[in-house]
Amino acid sequence: MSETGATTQDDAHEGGFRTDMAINTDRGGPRYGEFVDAVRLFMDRVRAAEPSEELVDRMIASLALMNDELGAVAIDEWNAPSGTRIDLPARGNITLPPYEVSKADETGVEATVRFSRFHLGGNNAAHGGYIGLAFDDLLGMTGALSSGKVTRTAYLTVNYRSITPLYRDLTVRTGIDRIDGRKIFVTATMHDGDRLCAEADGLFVALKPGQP
Ligand SMILES: CC(C)(COP(=O)(O)OP(=O)(O)OC[C@H]1O[C@@H](n2cnc3c(N)ncnc32)[C@H](O)[C@@H]1OP(=O)(O)O)[C@@H](O)C(=O)NCCC(=O)NCCSC(=O)Cc1ccccc1
Repeated sequence: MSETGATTQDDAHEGGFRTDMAINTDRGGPRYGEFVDAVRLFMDRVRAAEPSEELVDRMIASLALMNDELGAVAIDEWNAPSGTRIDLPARGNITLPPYEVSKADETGVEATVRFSRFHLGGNNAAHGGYIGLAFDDLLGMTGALSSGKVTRTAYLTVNYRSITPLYRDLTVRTGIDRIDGRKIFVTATMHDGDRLCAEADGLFVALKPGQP
């Protein structure tokens, strides 16, 4: 059994970045979003803390218990609530910075993203990698909505125009530049109020059936 809950045999990719993910907003129960928020707060606190040796000892013991409990209920990526709870910010996926989508159609997506201490790059500004991550995920959504297919990033260019602050609701807007067969050329901006923090352009390629 791997960390994904799949057996070693199942780990061989059977092909297809699946569109038939078993979306079910009941998985993890009604408090799953609260659980994700608590984990996010924990990651912020870890990033900010200067723990004593004794506190580190206690944390290791507490985490070992939690890791055992969660390890016992690990399942495959297609069914785990993390990433499939579309009722929650960023689909309940702690890998992503938390965002909430206010508009999503074949022309583009509008969302609010909020970075916190966990996403710190330096001097109170967000890490550029997390800004790219937010763009990649929301542009992946844009590619999928515009094509009706699963897409993968072929390239993503990010231009950092001004400091991206933590603890502010930032607006991300994505759009389609042009579509050429399987190629979907997309653009995105991230604003703090009226100020442009970052912008991106990318190519997302619609996958062929069975393509990984
Ligand atoms: C699938 C593909 C991107 C393309 O391969 P194939 O299917 O074999 O197709 P082919 O190579 O024939 O190209 C088709 C057309 O495209 C063109 N073109 C291609 N590349 C470039 C380029 N760089 N630059 C410019 N053009 C390029 C190419 O010339 C051709 O043009 P043509 O038709 O002659 O005019 C493959 O390279 C791959 O898997 N890469 C790794 C992707 C990966 O791991 N990404 C990260 C993880 S995904 C993620 O995180 C996002 C996400 C987030 C959330 C939710 C969902 C998603």
